Amino acid sequence: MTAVVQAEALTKYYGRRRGLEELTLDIQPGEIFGYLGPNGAGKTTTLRLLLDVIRPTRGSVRVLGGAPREPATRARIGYLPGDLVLEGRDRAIDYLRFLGRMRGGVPASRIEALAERFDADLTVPMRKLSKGNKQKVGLIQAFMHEPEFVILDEPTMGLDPLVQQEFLALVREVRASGRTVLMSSHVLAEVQSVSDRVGIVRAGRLVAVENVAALREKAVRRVELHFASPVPPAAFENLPGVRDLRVEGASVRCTIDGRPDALVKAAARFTVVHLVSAEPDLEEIFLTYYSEGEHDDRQKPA
Ligand SMILES: Nc1ncnc2c1ncn2[C@@H]1O[C@H](COP(=O)(O)OP(=O)(O)OP(=O)(O)O)[C@@H](O)[C@H]1O
Repeated sequence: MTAVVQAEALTKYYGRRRGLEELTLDIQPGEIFGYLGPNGAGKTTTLRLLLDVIRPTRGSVRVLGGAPREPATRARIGYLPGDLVLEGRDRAIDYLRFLGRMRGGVPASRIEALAERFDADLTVPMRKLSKGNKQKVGLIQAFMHEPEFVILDEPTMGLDPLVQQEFLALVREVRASGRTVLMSSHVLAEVQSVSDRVGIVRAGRLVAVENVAALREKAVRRVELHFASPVPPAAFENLPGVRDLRVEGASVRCTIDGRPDALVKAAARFTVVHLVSAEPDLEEIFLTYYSEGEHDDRQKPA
């Protein structure tokens, strides 16, 4: 199976300023890849290289098996730029219809269905659209021709929580149909629920690529169990993966490292009346990547 993205030592300098250095990364068909990093890390630079908006200083990249500069490759991609400019008197609906024709014909019903999902107002002139509505127009144009590969630069910026949920649902549908999504963000929480893998970029370098399901399994989780009557502490002591155990009467509180299996089996011997398990906070894990090497020099040595 041909990788959707195949980057090999991909490097971009803006003069002496480092944009991206030695990126080697494969993204597979049907994958949702979250591309994370703080401001100025090199996310936008990477996405622009994939789209031939800018060209590499060194290294190579293939997208959908072809060169980014080939129009045939570009036609199979949907793109939401981070700095989308929508101006002028045209109504958003006319602009989207125009783009649809340019892309070989997009049914009006598909544009309308997306607008409805995102609760987008397409009838006002584009220069009068709010920031959030501009972002919705940007998302509609990225998805409307049902591209094989969708590249989204900070897609959730400016969207209210309900629309964000709708957007994430759409991303899941794209994956279910075997297509691929690459999206950048500086907030892990925004992408962790949909991403299969996340890559962390910092100061121009990819510092980690992690499988989200594996991370979730590794992450520490706080659990509380409440029983119908007091339980013997000994029943919960020395269980694999259970830490910080506190047994008080009919309540058990602890943290779990990895799988909750042993705790669940121990608890099953008693009558459980209430269970609270907090989602593992992956953000904590990622912040350690962000905070390392803050003093990196952003310039190439002279
Ligand atoms: N056109 C340009 N000319 C000069 N330097 C640039 C240019 N574009 C980006 N850079 C620099 O390259 C580095 C990476 O920028 P990039 O925009 O790729 O980061 P980013 O991770 O997308 O950040 P943000 O979240 O702020 O958009 C930064 O130091 C930035 O200042």
